[in-house]
Amino acid sequence: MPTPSKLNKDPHNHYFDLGAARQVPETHAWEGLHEHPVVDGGVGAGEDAVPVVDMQDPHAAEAVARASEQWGAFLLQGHGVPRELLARVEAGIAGMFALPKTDKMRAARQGGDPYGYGLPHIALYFSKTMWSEGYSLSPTNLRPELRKIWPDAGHDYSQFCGVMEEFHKEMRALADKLMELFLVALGLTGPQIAGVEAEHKLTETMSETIHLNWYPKCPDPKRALGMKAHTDSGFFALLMQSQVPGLHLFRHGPPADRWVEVPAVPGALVVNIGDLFQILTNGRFRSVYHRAVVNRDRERISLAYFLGPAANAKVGPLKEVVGGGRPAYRALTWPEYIIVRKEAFANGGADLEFTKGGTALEMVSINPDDDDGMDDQGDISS
Ligand SMILES: C=C1C[C@]23C[C@H]1CC[C@H]2[C@@]12CCC[C@@](C)(C(=O)O1)[C@H]2[C@@H]3C(=O)O
Ligand SMILES: O=C(O)CCC(=O)C(=O)O
Ligand SMILES: [Fe+2]
Repeated sequence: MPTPSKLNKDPHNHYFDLGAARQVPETHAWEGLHEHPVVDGGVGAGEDAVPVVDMQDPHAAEAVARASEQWGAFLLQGHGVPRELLARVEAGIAGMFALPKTDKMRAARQGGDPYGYGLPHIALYFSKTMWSEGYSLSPTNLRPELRKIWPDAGHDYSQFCGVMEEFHKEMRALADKLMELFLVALGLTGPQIAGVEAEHKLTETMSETIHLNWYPKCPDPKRALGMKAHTDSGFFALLMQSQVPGLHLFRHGPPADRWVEVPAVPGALVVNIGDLFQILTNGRFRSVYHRAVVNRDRERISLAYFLGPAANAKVGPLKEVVGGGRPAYRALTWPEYIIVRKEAFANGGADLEFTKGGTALEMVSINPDDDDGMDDQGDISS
């Protein structure tokens, strides 16, 4: 049996048991966490109330449009995923993360692997370590992946795989409906939506990733950070969170730049727009800069279901959205965008609060005075 340190080559993946920690070590103490005030985003918070969209509401598309333009995120209700299933998923995730570190380390993500257990991918860009553990999974490869953690494929394995498969089926169907709702929200007509679907096979070819997050209790939550602020890179993410708030959405002033705490609404999912969706919608729908904080008394679990384009699809502004205007971004694939974002992080210096999520998008935006970009249209753009 190799020692845990040999099982993971990622230098950030310290073999450090967060669950048992009595204090926050320097390696996990972040600077600048309190630069902006944190405000409540619950119903009744006025301007700061996180928008709520009820999918059953006949005016849902308008609500999606407003939220996507102004926030890049919203709480989703009436989505049809049973609350009881969400509870089973959460319990299963909690059980998985509660396994001994040595079990989890068998599934450790190595270097550039997209899938596996460990810290989130962006951890590599920062010198401080987040107060969380993550696990990225391909929903189409669940069983072989989870066998790494449960090699004997016993009861816990079958149960967890079963509940995740049931959940995945629901999420896949919901994601297709949500994509359609987004296209309606963009103002596309029925025939235009059918055209976009026929031409780009958007829903059919979308790639899916499930990312599990576990934020253990933290003895000094003001110094630690669960998930460093970022924008998701894909089209959009559907987020399930435990009944413990922790997700913060960044909002620019006036009155002041601030973090809005998303309330934990039973049964609701959070929808976050990602950078490639901002590109696809020619900047009309904005990606949301967000982070997750930790707390002293309660652990927190979240699951992000990411939807994005197929890896080989070039994503540029939809011509139906650009209309007679100009495309604001050049077309590129998801993997290409990840490389741009890596450069953006490198340019900004690892620990600076520099991006507010914008820099990588700026790097792929087309300067109106530069005619080059006009030729730069690709598969999902023209
Ligand atoms: C499909 C995705 C989306 C990824 C990369 C890959 C698998 C894991 C996702 C996350 C999850 C945690 C935040 C993030 C920023 C990270 O570091 O890993 C996400 C990233 C992205 O949205 O870019
Ligand atoms: O835990 C959360 O609420 C946020 C997680 C997140 O941003 C992510 O997984 O991309
Ligand atoms: Fe995220």
